[in-house]
Amino acid sequence: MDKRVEVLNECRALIDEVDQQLISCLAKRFQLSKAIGSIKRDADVRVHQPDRAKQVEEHYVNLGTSHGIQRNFAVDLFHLIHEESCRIQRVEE
Ligand SMILES: C=C(O[C@@H]1C=C(C(=O)O)C=C[C@H]1O)C(=O)O
Repeated sequence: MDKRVEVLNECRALIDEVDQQLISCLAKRFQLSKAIGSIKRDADVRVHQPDRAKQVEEHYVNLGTSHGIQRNFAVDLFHLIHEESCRIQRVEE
């Protein structure tokens, strides 16, 4: 096999592994959102906490830029995750 094709396939296998880790980390984060949602429901606290959300967004930006990830991407990623985190917190069981 062409060496480049071999390397391409190795890189793809590594991407598949990293994606598996990403999804597993996201699932863990959403489990925590669920737990927080139930605490907030009991304590009658609002799901969306703008100050905390801003703080976490900044954390994403700082972590992202320290790893060479664009600020806009880090912000968009956090917004997507935050939206799902809030949706999960609103689901009653
Ligand atoms: C998880 C929380 O609820 C919301 C979701 C957040 C998040 O997913 O990072 C942060 C702040 C809140 O808007 C929280 O209050 O900590």
